[in-house]
Amino acid sequence: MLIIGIAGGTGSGKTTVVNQILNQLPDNEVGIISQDSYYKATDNLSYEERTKINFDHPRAIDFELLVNHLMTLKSGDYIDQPIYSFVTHNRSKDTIKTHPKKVIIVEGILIFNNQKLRDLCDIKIFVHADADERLIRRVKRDIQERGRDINEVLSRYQDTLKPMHEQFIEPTKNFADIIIPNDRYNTVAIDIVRTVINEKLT
Ligand SMILES: Nc1ncnc2c1ncn2[C@@H]1O[C@H](COP(=O)(O)OP(=O)(O)O)[C@@H](O)[C@H]1O
Ligand SMILES: Nc1ccn([C@@H]2O[C@H](COP(=O)(O)O)[C@@H](O)[C@H]2O)c(=O)n1
Repeated sequence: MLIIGIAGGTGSGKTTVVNQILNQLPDNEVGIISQDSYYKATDNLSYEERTKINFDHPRAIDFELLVNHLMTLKSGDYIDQPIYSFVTHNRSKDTIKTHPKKVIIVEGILIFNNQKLRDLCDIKIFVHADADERLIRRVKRDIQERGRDINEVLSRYQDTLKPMHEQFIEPTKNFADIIIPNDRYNTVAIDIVRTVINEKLT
């Protein structure tokens, strides 16, 4: 099994890049694991308390489970992948049965921050977009798709997102094998990554 890690700041375009890579690849041979699914369960907290969690700090992620799940898939077994809700800020009770594939893409802001996870990745890709571009995309996406208002997005950006990005995410660019500049749609970079994957699949 080939494991491809795709990291980058929020709004850099990781999900978009993953979808572009998937396009034209046989879907029964490629699976996706999102770091977002592995936010720690916080059933012990009230909704109000959960809104105050720093979601951009590595301690918010259950890396142990994520690494275990990747190792399980690598060994040929299925996993019960958690499902996360950005509305309740918590894991749901349900899971998705996920089977091993020839290629697994794991994507998330902090995946290169964890050494075990880095070591599991055969190819490490970092998607870059400038901070102002990412903020604009984040504002639009969080209001349109994640039910947030402008004050929530901007205060989260100032209080946690920006400092955590500088401390824990941007430095992991140094671990990347490939950096995709994504201030604009980058079809050349996507074609290169797709070619690499296709070579591994054949
Ligand atoms: N190259 C790009 N140019 C313009 N908008 C983009 C680009 N890449 C992504 N977007 C948009 O930015 C938003 C965030 O992208 P997304 O892929 O969800 O980022 P991430 O997964 O890194 O948070 C989405 O609305 C997406 O359509
Ligand atoms: N309940 C939550 C959990 C996470 N976030 C934010 O999501 C961002 C990571 O997701 P991307 O798709 O943007 O990579 C991260 O920056 C968290 O702040 C949230 O808003 N609510």
